[in-house]
Amino acid sequence: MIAVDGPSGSGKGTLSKRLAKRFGWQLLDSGAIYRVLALAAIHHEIALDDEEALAALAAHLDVAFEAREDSEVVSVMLEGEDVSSSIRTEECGAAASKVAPFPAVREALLRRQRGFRTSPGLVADGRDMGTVVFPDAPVKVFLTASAEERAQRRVSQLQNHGQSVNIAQILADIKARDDRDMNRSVAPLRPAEDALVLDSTELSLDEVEAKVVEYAQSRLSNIV
Ligand SMILES: Nc1ncnc2c1ncn2[C@@H]1O[C@H](COP(=O)(O)OP(=O)(O)O)[C@@H](O)[C@H]1O
Ligand SMILES: Nc1ccn([C@H]2C[C@H](O)[C@@H](COP(=O)(O)OP(=O)(O)O)O2)c(=O)n1
Repeated sequence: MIAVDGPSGSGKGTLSKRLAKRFGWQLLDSGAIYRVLALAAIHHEIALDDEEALAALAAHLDVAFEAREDSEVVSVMLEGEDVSSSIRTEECGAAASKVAPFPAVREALLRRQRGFRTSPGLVADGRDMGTVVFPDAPVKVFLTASAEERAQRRVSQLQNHGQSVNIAQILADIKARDDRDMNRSVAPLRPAEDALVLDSTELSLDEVEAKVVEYAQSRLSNIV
């Protein structure tokens, strides 16, 4: 099991996908669950600060990750509808980070996330994988990068998807999200004490992957 945590745009999603593919392991994109919850709240007109209603929604959330036959991409389904694209907007990311601080919401999603742990292994990415959800994970990575570099990566990513972007706005959004995710009282974003902390500001994706694979190999006997 490998836990990968870090702020928005640090590269944890891309790294985790690569690791899961490389080792043939299951993947948990925990951020997608928080994003789906935020989207469901908006659909059902639940206020993003209504902890009780959000927790009830989280407990019964009809979310599924479905493999597509024709590609490696996984579809994220909410109540039977494919929401893979609509959960990826910056607005939905911000909404996810607003519903995420409530203890009752996090508690309601805990068991669901732990259920992804299966043989031969799991790569889990998020904010609290190594600290709260899988504290016994034998390999923990905390991936980070400067806010400016992360904003630049987001801009390129959005432009590649044909969206027009405002770099100053993206940087402000990233900083606001960092602030919310790091300063909440429950499961704040921070490295686990036993995590490998990796700053990817000056590293390519291949370099990040190579460092993490080397580290994982030194800690686990069942991977090559
Ligand atoms: N080390 C890196 N160097 C350059 N670009 C990167 C690096 N890591 C990730 N990226 C790119 O940055 C964008 C955001 O990465 P992503 O994996 O979605 O981050 P996160 O899941 O942490 O929000 C993607 O387009 C990804 O290809
Ligand atoms: N384990 C997690 C994962 C995500 N969250 C919250 C906080 C994040 O800002 C949002 C969105 O997370 P996500 O990983 O999808 O966002 P990025 O891809 O890093 O931009 O959800 C969380 O609180 N705990």
